[in-house]
Amino acid sequence: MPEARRELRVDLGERSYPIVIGQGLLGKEDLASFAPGDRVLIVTNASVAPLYLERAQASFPGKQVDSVILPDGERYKNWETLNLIFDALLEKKHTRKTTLVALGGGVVGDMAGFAAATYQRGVNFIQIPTTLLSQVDSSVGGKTGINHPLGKNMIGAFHQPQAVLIDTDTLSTLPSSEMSAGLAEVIKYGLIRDIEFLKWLETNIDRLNDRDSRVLSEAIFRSCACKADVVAVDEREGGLRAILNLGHTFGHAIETHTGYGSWLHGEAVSTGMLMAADLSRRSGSLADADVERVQVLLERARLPLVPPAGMTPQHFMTLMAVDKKNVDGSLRLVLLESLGKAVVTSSFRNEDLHDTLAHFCH
Ligand SMILES: NC(=O)c1ccc[n+]([C@@H]2O[C@H](COP(=O)([O-])OP(=O)(O)OC[C@H]3O[C@@H](n4cnc5c(N)ncnc54)[C@H](O)[C@@H]3O)[C@@H](O)[C@H]2O)c1
Ligand SMILES: O=C(O)C(=O)C[C@@H](O)[C@H](O)[C@H](O)COP(=O)(O)O
Ligand SMILES: [Zn+2]
Repeated sequence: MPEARRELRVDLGERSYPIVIGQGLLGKEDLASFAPGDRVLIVTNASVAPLYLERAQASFPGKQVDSVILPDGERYKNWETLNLIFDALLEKKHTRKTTLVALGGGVVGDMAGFAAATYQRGVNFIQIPTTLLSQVDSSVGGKTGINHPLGKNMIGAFHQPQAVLIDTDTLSTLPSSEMSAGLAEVIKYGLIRDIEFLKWLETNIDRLNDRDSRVLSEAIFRSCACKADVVAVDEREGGLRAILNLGHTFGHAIETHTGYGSWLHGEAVSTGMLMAADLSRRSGSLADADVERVQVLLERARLPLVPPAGMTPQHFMTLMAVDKKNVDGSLRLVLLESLGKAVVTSSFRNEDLHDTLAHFCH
């Protein structure tokens, strides 16, 4: 029995947009109503296209639908690949009235969104996320961009989509490691803002690993609701939004150090969240038992807990020095005041940070 569609809105004051969550959305005619204009360019990649491009094309009847297929992988989240989108837009003479459609995971979404932010100084776009991670996080909130060899997501723009359309059926083809990577961001929401959700995850993690569709759809809904709330308060990360970066200062350092793609984003965030929990304990806000709870949940979600072999405290310090949250040369980290409550702070002792790094680097 298919689940009913559920809808949330991201409320940005002057405007808002829907997040629609349901089974079998792709291929349904009414997706066209979310795409302004009579032309669409679907941006996808070489792995997703054979699975879902045809159904996505059929979702926009009455519109002229073009597509561009990017190479697959985090290592292609760069200028050269972005240019393939601009090439397609220009070769097919797309105008400011075109809607870009991101069909794929966070890599496709971040790049299609950045192309939409900049093509002819900005066109509309829609997110159709097909990984768990992109359904619970990257498709919502308007952060778009690409990586630089010296730092993750260093070039980008805030550009909100017209709509986020989540077809939970697409998760049936997702590899297990990518499911776990998505669960890292799901667990993040419980840790930063919602202790009840954290407890629910502790109860339901095995069902999530087994891809129970009812439980998965509830996790997606609650994650999107949490992200939509935070983005509504602080669209451009002037304050509160930075809590969504829990684990990311350490995690981005891991992704940059390992050369983008050998560690999945969610895997790096998992390790980073445990490191942040450890530093929170050293800073006096978490108990040993809290850190143990974080570790057990991440472990049960089949996520890594330590950085790659050979990565040293010095590697972390060098890469974390370019983090976008830093102010006036001081490192700012997202720490936990308690389970379910995050804070963005520079007020931690350097010795504690060094002890955390020394404890985790092996
Ligand atoms: N903008 C944001 O707010 C935000 C938030 C979180 C993460 N991100 C970014 O998102 C990226 C990670 O996204 P991701 O985890 O989705 O990775 P991804 O986009 O690389 O997708 C993971 C893999 O799954 C494949 N795939 C996608 N959908 C599939 C499906 N339904 N079935 C089978 N295979 C499928 C992809 O081709 C890829 O190989 C990172 O670049 C990260 O920085 C951005
Ligand atoms: O939406 C946000 O804000 C986030 O921080 C969500 C993160 O999960 C995501 O990985 C984001 O891309 C990180 O942004 P960055 O500004 O630290 O590059
Ligand atoms: Zn993330």
